[in-house]
Amino acid sequence: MGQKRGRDSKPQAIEAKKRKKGAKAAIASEDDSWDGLVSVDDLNWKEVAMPDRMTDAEGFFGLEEIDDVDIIRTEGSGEIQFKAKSGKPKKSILRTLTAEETEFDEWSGFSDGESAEQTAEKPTITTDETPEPKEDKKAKKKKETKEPKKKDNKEKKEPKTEAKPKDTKSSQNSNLKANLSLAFAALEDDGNDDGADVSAWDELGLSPEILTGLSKLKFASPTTIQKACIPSIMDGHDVVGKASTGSGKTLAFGIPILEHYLEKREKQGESAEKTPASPMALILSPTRELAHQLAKHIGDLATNSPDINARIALLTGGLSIQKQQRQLANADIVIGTPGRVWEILSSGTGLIRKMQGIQFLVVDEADRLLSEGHFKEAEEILGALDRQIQNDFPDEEEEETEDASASRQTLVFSATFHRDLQQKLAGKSRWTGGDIMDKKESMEYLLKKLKFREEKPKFIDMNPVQQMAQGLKEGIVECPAMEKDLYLYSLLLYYPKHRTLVFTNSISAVRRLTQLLQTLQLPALALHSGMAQKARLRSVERFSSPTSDPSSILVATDVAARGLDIKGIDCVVHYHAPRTADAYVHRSGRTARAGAIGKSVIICAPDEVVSVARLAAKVHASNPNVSAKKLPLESLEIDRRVVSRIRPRITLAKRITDSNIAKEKVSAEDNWMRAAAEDLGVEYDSDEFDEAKGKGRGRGGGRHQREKQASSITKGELQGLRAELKNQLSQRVNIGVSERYLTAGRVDIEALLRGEGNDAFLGHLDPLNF
Ligand SMILES: Nc1ncnc2c1ncn2[C@@H]1O[C@H](COP(=O)(O)OP(=O)(O)OP(=O)(O)O)[C@@H](O)[C@H]1O
Repeated sequence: MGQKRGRDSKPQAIEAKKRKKGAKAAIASEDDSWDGLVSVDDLNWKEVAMPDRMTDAEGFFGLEEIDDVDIIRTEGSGEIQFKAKSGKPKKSILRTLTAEETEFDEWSGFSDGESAEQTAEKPTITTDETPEPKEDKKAKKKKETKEPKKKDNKEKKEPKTEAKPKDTKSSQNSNLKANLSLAFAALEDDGNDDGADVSAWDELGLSPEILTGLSKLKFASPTTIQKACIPSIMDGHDVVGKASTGSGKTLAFGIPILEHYLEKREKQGESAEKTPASPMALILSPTRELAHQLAKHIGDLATNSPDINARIALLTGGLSIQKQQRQLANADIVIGTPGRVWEILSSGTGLIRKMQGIQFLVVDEADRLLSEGHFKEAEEILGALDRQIQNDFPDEEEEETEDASASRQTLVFSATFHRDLQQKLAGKSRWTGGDIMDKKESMEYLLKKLKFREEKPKFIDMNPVQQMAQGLKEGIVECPAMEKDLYLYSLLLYYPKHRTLVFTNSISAVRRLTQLLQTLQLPALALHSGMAQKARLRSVERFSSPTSDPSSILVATDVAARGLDIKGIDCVVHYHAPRTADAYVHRSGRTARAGAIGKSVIICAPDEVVSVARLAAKVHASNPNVSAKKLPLESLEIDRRVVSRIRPRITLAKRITDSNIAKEKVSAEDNWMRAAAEDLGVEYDSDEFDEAKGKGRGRGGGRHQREKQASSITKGELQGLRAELKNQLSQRVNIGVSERYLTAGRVDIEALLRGEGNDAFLGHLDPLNF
C-alpha cells in the first residue's frame, strides 16, 4: 500500500533540501556504497487527486503518496527513514532535484543550527493516512519578522515578493533572512512567478501568507466590500455587510478568519501541535450548496497561502453525519447549514461547549437564513452558544467562558435584508412580498436576535442605491401562459453557447422542464431540494465544470438562488416569475458576478405582467436614475417565425416528456397501492382502482385522466414520436429560405450560412440585441 502525507510538507522538503549539503539524491547517483535509506524529503511523492467534493476530503486539502517503499524506524532515536521495497531498484523512489533547489543549496550557509530543526520538522507519517497539521519552523521564523497587526498597515510590504520574487532576492541586507524565507515560500510551489501584483491590498494590513494566497488566486485588488469590511473585522468589530451579488462577500469575512488563524497559531507557538484543535469560526449558510461553496472558496485561499493548514468541517444534511462529527472534532472552521449543525451540536458530546470558544460567528445570506425554515435551528444554535455558559458551567469556568463569548465577533452578510423579516419571525407571518432591506428596522431586529457584542455593529452598505450587479442586463419576454416552454426553447436557441440557469417555482416544474429540454437534445441538468444530496452536488459540479458543454442549462428551484458562485453563467431565465423582489435580486445575481456581464430574462404570462413590473420597481426603487415608468427591463421580441417553426418540436417533445413522467408516476402509484393492498391482505386490481379514480368529480379527476392518457401511449407510438422529433432536430430551423430557391441554385448558400452567426437557424434572423 502507498504511504501518504499532507501536501503542506512540501515547503519543508525544499527547506530541508537547501540545508542538506549532500542530499541523498545526489549521493545516490554517485556513491555505490549508499545503504538505500533515504529521508522523507528525498522521496518522489506524488500528489493525490482531490476528491470532487469537500466532504470526501474530510477537511484536508492535499495529500501526497508514494508506492513501493518500506518504512524503517531507527532503533533508539525512532527516526523514520525509507527504503525501496525488495526487488525494486534503490533509486526508483528518489525524486530529482529541480533547478531552484540546486540554487537553494548555495544559500544553505545562512541558516544556523538547522540540522536539529530539520529532524523536528519532518512530517509525521501516519498509517491511518490522516495528515496532522504542522506549524513549521520556517513559518514561525517568518512570523517573527512580521510586524504585529493593526499597528501600521503601510509597513507591510513583504508580500510583494510573490509578485516580484526577484526584488526579494536582491535585497540582501538587514532582514535578508526573512526575505529569503519568503522567497522560498514564493518559489516552492510551482517555481514560477506568475501571481498577480497584490500591492493594492497593502492598506488592509494583511499577512504575507494571505497576500501570497491572493496573489496566486490572481485577486489583484480587494473588491469594495472587502476593502470596507476587512479592516473593521480585523480590528475586532461586529459587522453587518451588504453588497450586491457576486461582489466578493465571502472573502470579506473569510480573510479576517484566516488572519485570525495565523495569529492564533503564532500565539500558541511551540505548543500549537499539542493543543487540541478548537473551532474558531462558525459560518452558517441557508443552503447546502452554498455551504460547500463557502468551504471551497475559503479553502482555496487557505491552500494557496503558505503555512495555513486550517481544517474546515463541512456540516450539511444529506451526507454522512458520522463523518461530519469526526471532522468537527478536529476543525478550525465550521461551515454548515443550521439544521445539520444543530443536529450535530445537540447530539450531546460536549461539542456545544467546544463551540462556545469560537471567535467568529458568521451568518451568510442572513435575511434568508433568519427566515423561513431556518430561523428555528439558527436560534437554537445561537441560544446554545450563549445559554449553556450560565447553566452548565461551574462558577470559576463561567467567567472564563463568558469572556470567550464576549469576545465573539458576529458578522452578518447578504445582498438584501428584508424589511418584513422581524414581523415574520415574530409570528405575524404574512409574507408580503419581499422588500429590500430597510436599514433601521433590520438592524434593530438583528441586534436583538444575534446578540452582537458591540452595542452597534458596523453597518457597511455597499449598494444603498443599486441592488443589481453593474454588468447585469434585465429583459422580459411576454408570451401566452401555456406557451412558456416554446418561448424558453426559442430563447435558448437564440443564445447557443450560453451557460444558462433557469429558475422555476416548483420541484415538479424542474423535473418536467429538465426532461423536456433533454428530449430536445439540450444539455439540461436539474437541481432541487427533492434530490439526493449527492445528485444535487453532482448537478452543480457538472454544470460548473469548465470542461462542460458551454450551452449547459441548469434548471433549478430557488435552492440555487442564493450565493451560488458558478463561473461563466451568461444568462438567468426566470421561467416562473420570482415571488419576491429579493428572490429576483438573488436569482439574477447568479450571473454578472465579479465584474462580469450577464443577462436576466423573465418569461412572463399576461397575468404576471403587473406583479413583475411591481417587483422590478421595488428592486430599483432606491435608484434615483430609474423611474417606475421607465424600468430597466427591456422587452424582448422573439421573432414570430421562430416561434411558429419550432412549435412542432415542442409539441412532440412535450408528448414524449408527459408520457414518460406519467408512466413513472403511474408505476410509482401502482407499486405503492400494491404494497398497501398487500399489507391489508386485500387484492389489488389497478384497472378497478383507475376506473374509480377517473370517475371522481373532485379535484384531480381531470389531471388524472390526462396522466392516464399520457401514460397509455404505447412503446411503438413513443418510438414513432421520438423518430419524428429526431428528424426535426437534425434540421436547422428554417426561418424563410425557400427550398425552391436553394435547389435552383439562386442563392449562395455558403454566404447565407456564413452571415447567419447562429447555426440553429437557416435564414437571416435579427439578433435580440440584448
Ligand atoms: N478581490 C477579488 N478579486 C477578484 N475576484 C474576487 C475577489 N474576491 C472574490 N472574488 C471572486 O468573486 C466571485 C464572487 O464572490 P462571492 O461568491 O464571495 O460573492 P458574494 O458577494 O458572496 O455573492 P452572493 O451575494 O451572490 O453570495 C467569486 O468567484 C470569487 O472568487
